[in-house]
Amino acid sequence: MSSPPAPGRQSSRLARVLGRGLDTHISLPLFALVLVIGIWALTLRFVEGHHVAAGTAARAAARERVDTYEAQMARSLNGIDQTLKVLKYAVELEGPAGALPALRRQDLLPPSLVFVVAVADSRGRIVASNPDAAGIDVSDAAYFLYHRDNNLGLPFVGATVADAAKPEPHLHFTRRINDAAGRFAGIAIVEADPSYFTSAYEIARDGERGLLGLAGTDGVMRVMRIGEQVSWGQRIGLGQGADSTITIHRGPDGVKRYTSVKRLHGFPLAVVAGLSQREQFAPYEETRRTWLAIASGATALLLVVVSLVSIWSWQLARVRRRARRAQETYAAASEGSLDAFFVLRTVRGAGGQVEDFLIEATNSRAEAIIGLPRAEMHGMHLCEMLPHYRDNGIFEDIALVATDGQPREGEWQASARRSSGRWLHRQVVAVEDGVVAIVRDITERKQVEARIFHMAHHDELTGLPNRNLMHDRIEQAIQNAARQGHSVGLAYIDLDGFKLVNDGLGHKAGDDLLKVVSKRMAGCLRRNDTLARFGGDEFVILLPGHSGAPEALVPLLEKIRVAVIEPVQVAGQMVQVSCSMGVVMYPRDGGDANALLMNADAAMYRAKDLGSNNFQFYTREMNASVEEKLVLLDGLRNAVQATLDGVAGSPHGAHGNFRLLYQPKIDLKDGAIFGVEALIRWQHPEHGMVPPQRFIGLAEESGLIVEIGDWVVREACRQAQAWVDAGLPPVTVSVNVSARQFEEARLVERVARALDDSGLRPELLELEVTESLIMRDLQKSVAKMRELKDMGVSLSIDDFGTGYSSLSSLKTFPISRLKIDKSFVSELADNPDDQAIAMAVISLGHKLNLRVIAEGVETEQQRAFLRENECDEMQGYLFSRPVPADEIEAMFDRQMAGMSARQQHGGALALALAAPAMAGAGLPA
Ligand SMILES: Nc1nc2c(ncn2[C@@H]2O[C@@H]3COP(=O)(O)O[C@H]4[C@@H](O)[C@H](n5cnc6c(=O)[nH]c(N)nc65)O[C@@H]4COP(=O)(O)O[C@H]3[C@H]2O)c(=O)[nH]1
Repeated sequence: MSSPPAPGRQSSRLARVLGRGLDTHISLPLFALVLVIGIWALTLRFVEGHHVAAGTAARAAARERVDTYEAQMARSLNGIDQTLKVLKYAVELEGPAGALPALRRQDLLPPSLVFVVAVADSRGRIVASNPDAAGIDVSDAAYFLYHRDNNLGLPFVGATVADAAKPEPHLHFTRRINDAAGRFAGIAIVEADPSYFTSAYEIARDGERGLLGLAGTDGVMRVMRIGEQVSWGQRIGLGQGADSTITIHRGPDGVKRYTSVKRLHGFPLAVVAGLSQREQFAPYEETRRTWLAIASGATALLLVVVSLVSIWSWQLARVRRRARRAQETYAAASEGSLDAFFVLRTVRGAGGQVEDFLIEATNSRAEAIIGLPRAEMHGMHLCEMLPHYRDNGIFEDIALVATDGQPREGEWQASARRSSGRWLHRQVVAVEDGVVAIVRDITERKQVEARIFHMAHHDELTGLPNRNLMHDRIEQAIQNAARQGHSVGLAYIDLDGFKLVNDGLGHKAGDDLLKVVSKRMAGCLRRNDTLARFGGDEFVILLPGHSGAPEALVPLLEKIRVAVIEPVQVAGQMVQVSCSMGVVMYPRDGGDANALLMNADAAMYRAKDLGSNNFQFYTREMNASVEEKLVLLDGLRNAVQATLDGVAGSPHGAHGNFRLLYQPKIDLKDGAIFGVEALIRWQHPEHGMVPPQRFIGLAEESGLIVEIGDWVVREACRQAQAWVDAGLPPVTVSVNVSARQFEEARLVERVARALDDSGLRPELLELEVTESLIMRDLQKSVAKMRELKDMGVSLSIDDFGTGYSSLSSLKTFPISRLKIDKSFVSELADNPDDQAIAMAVISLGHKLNLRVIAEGVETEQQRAFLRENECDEMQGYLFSRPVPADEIEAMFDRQMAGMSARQQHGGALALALAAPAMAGAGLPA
């Protein structure tokens, strides 16, 4: 069931119907109809007026005509009656025969051409006549009988007749003649041509169809003329009284006339005058036609104009209706939109310039953004609602759209009303008489962008600017400095010892350390300075707006150095790092960010070279080391390629190549060689022998270490098997495995293949890994070590004591040997700390059933200390430097020879080995 429409809807429908009624295409035809009715009412009224006037005029003319005719007839009939009376008198005086001659003599006779004058005697015989017609008997004529029987003294008018005696129509006027005794004596006759009585007919006055006539009181026409036609004998009604009224009367010819009949005095006659109604109304008809034509023309013109205007208006209304419907649909759709809409009408000044905008329509989203109800906004001026738009360029921008019609868009941060602080996007398009602005709240997008921008330009861990942002800031600082003639200071900072903390205590500890240190460094800076983290433990400080003297930076750099070196507690331990800083000044040390950073990096390396925990200002010479690094990397790549291509055998390849030296490892108890450590050397074509410290780090950085390490393992296995094949006693060959090489997924597979290919027993291969390497990812490292161990390969921990591996974790390592780092061995004789560390490592190793080897043993004192403290093995220049493979064979030969001598002489092996140790000292290391 449909519910009755709501009152609001009803009234709006009524308003719409009324509004539609006001549409031109409806109101105009209605107005035109009223106008047409008016025109026709006036015209018909006017015509009717004319009609009445024409009738009145016709009546007047008819009356005037009958009056005139009556007067004429009265005169003519009086003349005839006068003749009758004279004739009667003459008869009475002269007798019937003498009367006419007497009158002729007296010239009292009327002209004989018009009138016949005659006298009849009492028996009805014509006794005298003029012209002569005597002897005719009229005794049976009506006029004779009338006079014989009546003696009233009145004239008699007979009927018009035409007979055999006289075929022309003629009319008799008669009077009675009495004798002296008063008896009937005869009659006096005047015979006339009836047409004589209508000779007064004038076409000009009576028209083509006018009527003049003479009727007897008996109602019979004596004569009647219509136009040129003369007739008689018709019967007409004469009405009552002397003066008959004007009547519209259809004549015998069927023509309607204004007819008037007037009785004549003294004669039994009446005059009849009639004017043709048609002829009388001819001018009126003309006028009527003219006015009707004018009215019809005006109506037609009006209809045409109104039709055209109505069609045009209807089409316009249809277009408007469609537009309004579209607008309503659009408005309805826009209600659900996330965008705010403002329909603005341009308000122009006298000169046509845009002065403001009138808000004509908005949607509910606009209410939310502006914070004003729609009803309040509508009709407001834009700059009245948001006055600051005149100052922030938005009004100008919108005005431009209204002026040139080009759409524009822009983003801005709102500063007024409800949306204050929010980011808005506007798109403004020109429409007729104004613009439409579509506004969207883009705050969230901006926030995401800002977050992305921040992430792209900041370091996640410390929140400091990253390399990208720093790069921009440096360029900006350079531009400002160039403008103002200032200098810019830039320091490249690398933490010393960070790697140990990170590798030893884990990433979390490393991260915590970085956060603390970065905060401390930031605390030393001014507001305009920038501290950025370039990744790992590298930081850069930008110090803009300096006087130019590098010394001015010294206090700040010193402050940073001191701040960094303060101990930090991470992962429950106190750790300490220092920093090495390389400092450059713009414009002295470089003209752009790249040059400055590169040179600062070089200066930082110099600071590292000089023992870390210091800062160095850049000098030109430092760059040499950077360039050298690049040249070295290039050479390294070529060397790896050459090695992989199989030219390794050639001692002097185009790019140089790698080879292995072997440093013997000695059992401290009996002084026997039980193994060797393989140490790589690179023979560079220009730089000669390059020590591993100079290129292993580079190989690590570039990833080349994986290929190089693989080659070392394979070469070491091959050599060890060669020694076995040569009949040497079993000798373990140790190979250094770097972090990246260890983490490489295929390490175990590669090692297995090297063993397979060489045929070496796995237990004759030992892999040396560092403590920090294992600690990078303890679980994975241990798993991989177990795989190797299961394969039969031995593992040892290199540089033990420099890291932070705990006793508990150490227990889980599947290792067989600990190596005391040479840094603890070098001052073993004098430094009680180093002695304590060495002793602790030896005891720890033994507790875990591991063998302990000391490296870098150069002196007898060191060896003595180690032996005293039950270190198991040693390696160092004291016995031998790293030597080529064939030297090792020689050593074994000597050792074999020494053993047989000892068997013979019981001498100490150590003494036997003293000589080769001295010989090895001269070899390249
Ligand atoms: N001052 C002094 N030094 C002594 C003494 N005895 C031995 N050395 C040196 O100490 C280093 C011992 O090797 P490392 O600690 O593993 O330290 C090695 C090792 O970490 C790395 N390295 C060498 N060869 C390889 C390799 O094939 N692969 C990997 N990953 N690293 C290697 O380069 C480092 C340096 O190697 P080298 O220059 O050969 O230096 C060798 C050796 O020549 C001594 O009595 N006094």
